[in-house]
Amino acid sequence: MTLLTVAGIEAGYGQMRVLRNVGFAVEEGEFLGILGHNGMGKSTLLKAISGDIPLTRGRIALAGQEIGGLPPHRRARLGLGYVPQGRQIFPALTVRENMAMAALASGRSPVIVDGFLALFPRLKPIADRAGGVLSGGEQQILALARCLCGQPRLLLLDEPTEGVQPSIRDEIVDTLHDLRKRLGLTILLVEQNVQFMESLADRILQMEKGCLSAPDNPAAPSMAVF
Ligand SMILES: Nc1ncnc2c1ncn2[C@@H]1O[C@H](COP(=O)(O)OP(=O)(O)OP(=O)(O)O)[C@@H](O)[C@H]1O
Repeated sequence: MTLLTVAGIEAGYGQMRVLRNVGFAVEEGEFLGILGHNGMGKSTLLKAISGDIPLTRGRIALAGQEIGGLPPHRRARLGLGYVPQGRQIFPALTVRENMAMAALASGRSPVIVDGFLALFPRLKPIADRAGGVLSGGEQQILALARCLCGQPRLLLLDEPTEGVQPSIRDEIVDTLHDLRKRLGLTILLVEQNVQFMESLADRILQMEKGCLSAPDNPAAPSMAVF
């Protein structure tokens, strides 16, 4: 089943159009990667899907339901989980409290937190430590764990390896593999790190100046332009 359909979208900031006629689909259970250098529009794409910025053209559907005009919290309730760049955890709250907040915000009971903590061996021993004192890599893992507490159908990840040391990067790769196996997650990840992407994604598209292509993989399905 197609979980996410993005059809001919355009979006940007004020008068500046960043995304140009972007269209693709993500199948349930798939891990789709979008690669691109700095400033090509990867974060803008995730912001448009999550609802942080409005569309000026096109459609977005989640499991067949049109979400392109909904505010971010309604999209989250329908199953969009978004881990933006910069992590945005609550620094004064503990790891456990950060996760409980995410569960509550999506209408779930905080009792689910312990089950999710068990999936993150790096976080379990520091569950009562404040988010703000964690290392950058630990904060990244917390941002991921927190998002999962909302039990999303689709996970949007923005450059989880940015500013993270190589050992933690490897750990994030292992964690994502493990989570996929256990939870059957569907993931859309944007990155500029080719190695990281190749070790995770089922399919990779490239973003250049706000447009998508699949130049390095002729076997990949052609871009649907709706
Ligand atoms: N809030 C904003 N207001 C105005 N312009 C912005 C804003 N955020 C991003 N841009 C511009 O939009 C373009 C695309 O930026 P975007 O952050 O989507 O790129 P990116 O591919 O995610 O890059 P990076 O890997 O550096 O995060 C860039 O020219 C950037 O300067």
